[in-house]
Amino acid sequence: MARKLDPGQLVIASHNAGKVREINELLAPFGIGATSAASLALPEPEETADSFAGNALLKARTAAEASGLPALADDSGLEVAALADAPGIYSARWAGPEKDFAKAMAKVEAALAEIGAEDRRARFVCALALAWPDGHAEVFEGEARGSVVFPPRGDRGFGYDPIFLPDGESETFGEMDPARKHALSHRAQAFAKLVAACLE
Ligand SMILES: O=P(O)(O)OP(=O)(O)OP(=O)(O)OC[C@H]1O[C@@H](n2cnc3c(O)ncnc32)[C@H](O)[C@@H]1O
Ligand SMILES: [Mg+2]
Repeated sequence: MARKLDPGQLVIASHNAGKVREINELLAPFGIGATSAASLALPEPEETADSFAGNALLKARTAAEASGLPALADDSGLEVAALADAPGIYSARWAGPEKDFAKAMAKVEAALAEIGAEDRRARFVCALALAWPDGHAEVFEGEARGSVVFPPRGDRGFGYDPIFLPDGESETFGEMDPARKHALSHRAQAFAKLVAACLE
């Protein structure tokens, strides 16, 4: 049995504005007041785990300890099949300290060209970790399957959205309406599991 989350204060343990916006949109129907890690000036821990779930737990636990409030963290990334699932857990690091995603997307295209790969299959993965100040934690994972397309298309999302075309869709995550992304995304799939376990 998962622990239920009281609709009191929750910290969103992410320093990524695009993610914080999406998580707030997903939380909105549940009447949960969320504060961002940035606004509480919470530390940005080093992501030293070797899995999405491990890094999500690390971020959620750090924020719950520092704030004394339940904390929700998201660790996510893009896995490209022909690149042996890179950039994967290193998706943020591929964009460098300046967080240049145009560069990171060009790097994906160059890496595929270098090995002459025609296989464009890819998936986005998201692990959401909910941690309480007493150390209890729950983790939920979701994925969105699709392919990578070049050149990048659309400026509505964040990160790698402009090169990700979900299976069965004609628009990339960067082009589509945010509500459509929420119907399909790795983050929304993980969030649905969290809702079923901890909010309903
Ligand atoms: O760790 P926090 O502070 O949450 O922020 P971050 O940007 O470092 O986040 P991650 O460590 O989880 O790295 C995931 C990377 O994958 C990218 N990514 C994750 N979800 C995405 C999505 O829905 N659309 C586009 N890119 C995404 C995102 O831009 C990040 O750079
Ligand atoms: Mg990070």
